[in-house]
Amino acid sequence: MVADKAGVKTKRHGTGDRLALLWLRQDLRLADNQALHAAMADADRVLPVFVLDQEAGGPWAPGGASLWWLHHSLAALGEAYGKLGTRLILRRGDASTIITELARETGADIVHCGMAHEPWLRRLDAGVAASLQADGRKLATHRVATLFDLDGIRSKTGTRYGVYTPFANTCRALPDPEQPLPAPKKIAGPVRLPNSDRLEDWCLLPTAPDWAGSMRDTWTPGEVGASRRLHDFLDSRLDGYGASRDIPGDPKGTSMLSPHLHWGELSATQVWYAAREAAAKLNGVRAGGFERFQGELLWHEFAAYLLRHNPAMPEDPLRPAFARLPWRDDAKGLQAWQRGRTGIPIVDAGMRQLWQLGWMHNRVRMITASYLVKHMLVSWQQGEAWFWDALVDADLATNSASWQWVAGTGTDSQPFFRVFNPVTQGRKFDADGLYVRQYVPELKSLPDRWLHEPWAAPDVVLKKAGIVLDHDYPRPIVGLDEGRDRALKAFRETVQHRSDEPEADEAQDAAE
Ligand SMILES: Cc1cc2nc3c(=O)[nH]c(=O)nc-3n(C[C@H](O)[C@H](O)[C@H](O)COP(=O)(O)OP(=O)(O)OC[C@H]3O[C@@H](n4cnc5c(N)ncnc54)[C@H](O)[C@@H]3O)c2cc1C
Repeated sequence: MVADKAGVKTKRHGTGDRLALLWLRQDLRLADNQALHAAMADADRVLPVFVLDQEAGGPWAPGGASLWWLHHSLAALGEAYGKLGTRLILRRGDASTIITELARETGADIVHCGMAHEPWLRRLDAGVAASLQADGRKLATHRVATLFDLDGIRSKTGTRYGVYTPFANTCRALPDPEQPLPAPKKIAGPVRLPNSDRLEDWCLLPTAPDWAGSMRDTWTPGEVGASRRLHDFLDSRLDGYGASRDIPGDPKGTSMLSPHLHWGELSATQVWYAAREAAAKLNGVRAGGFERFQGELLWHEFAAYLLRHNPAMPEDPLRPAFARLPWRDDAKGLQAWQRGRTGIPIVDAGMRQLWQLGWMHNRVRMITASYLVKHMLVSWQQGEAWFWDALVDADLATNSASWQWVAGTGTDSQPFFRVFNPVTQGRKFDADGLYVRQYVPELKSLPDRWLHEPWAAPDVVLKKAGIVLDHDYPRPIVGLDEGRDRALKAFRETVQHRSDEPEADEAQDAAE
């Protein structure tokens, strides 16, 4: 054994034949990968493997945008592993069978992997652990995605948190997360390489049509792209983050790290420490951005915590009373929302940004989600499913927790009677109209005064801007007052007792 700079004990590699399998899932990185380091400490040789199992996840198998990301991320990771001396093996099919058979074929007596929060992955892990054990082998899981050990976080009275602020306060009082581990410099692979699929044969990229053009221009999936984006953000934008994070038209507003974090191309711990270091360099003068940014990382942590302890969260409301909500069946309206044709400019801009980039600004995610579940009274599960397919950062924990938060059906929700007014939201957070004009160019000549409610603009203004309503741009598919009143009535009738109302949390008041 030798100890590296971070004090991590690893074996000298390539000197013997003991092999460990490293089963990669959402930890597509070399640096700060506890599972990789454990595999290297355990064995002389390491064989990394990624299994594409599109059955085990059921409705939560990766959607179209996620598969696009996955293709590029695996390509980058395969190259990185190749340079270090081993090879990333790709297999497609039933993960449980493939991992068990691969361990048998290579003689690996241990399989290391990252700990998952997704209920389907946890079930899969339990099955793999059992079949490996029946074969005299072992599955070892390691915390690779969260800052803290989520199972250990409880209130003073021993209960689990359902509200963000006390959860975040408890996290902040914990000892710092462990220091990130460095990337290994060399990894010895197996003496005989098992077969691998070719990534191209998985056909994960869209072809007919190829809708990924803007995604290619926006993102660089993989560990190198992730690190570049992190440092670009920290070097030039952390200081202003507190003020600009709510402005969707500000191209420097937020970090855009979410897909990199979801796929584990960066660990939350790496981001946490890098942000702290950058804030220290700012001499504490503008540390407000850091506190706010850290708070967002804790929202991410909180979502994983909620899913871990509420495995039905992606399907069922956390507050059972809300299962009775009389959602509308509105296929035409849902399609208008998905395509960015609702007639509400900030909503349409968000939905078109989502389609083009596979990503949407957080403020606009809240506005578009609220419009769907409140004004349109279409179930949050339908919105969640669309986001799942369209987001490159689609994350089961954060997506479902956020949809329930917006809908008011979670334990930590904004109260149902707060309905975002998309016109007011647009005027407040896109006051200069940069965002709407970028994604809804047919409205670009409308003056700011009318940009967020073109239906109310005088005829002469519309004419001057070259807009004929319902021809160039639709009128709202739901009147804002009508939709709001209908939603409040439906929610009130469902929640008849005050005890059914979600707990209020000051952090969300600030979020409005
Ligand atoms: C309806 C809805 C659905 C969402 N679905 C997802 C999803 O599937 N995947 C996803 O990663 N985020 C989701 N979010 C949360 C949030 O919108 C994104 O994390 C954020 O917009 C990502 O942009 P960023 O990386 O620039 O964030 P930054 O503002 O730079 O924040 C840094 C990191 O903190 C985390 N974070 C930021 N905001 C939140 C938040 N509100 N909740 C939890 N974590 C947060 C993310 O990991 C993010 O990368 C959703 C929000 C809503 C309202």
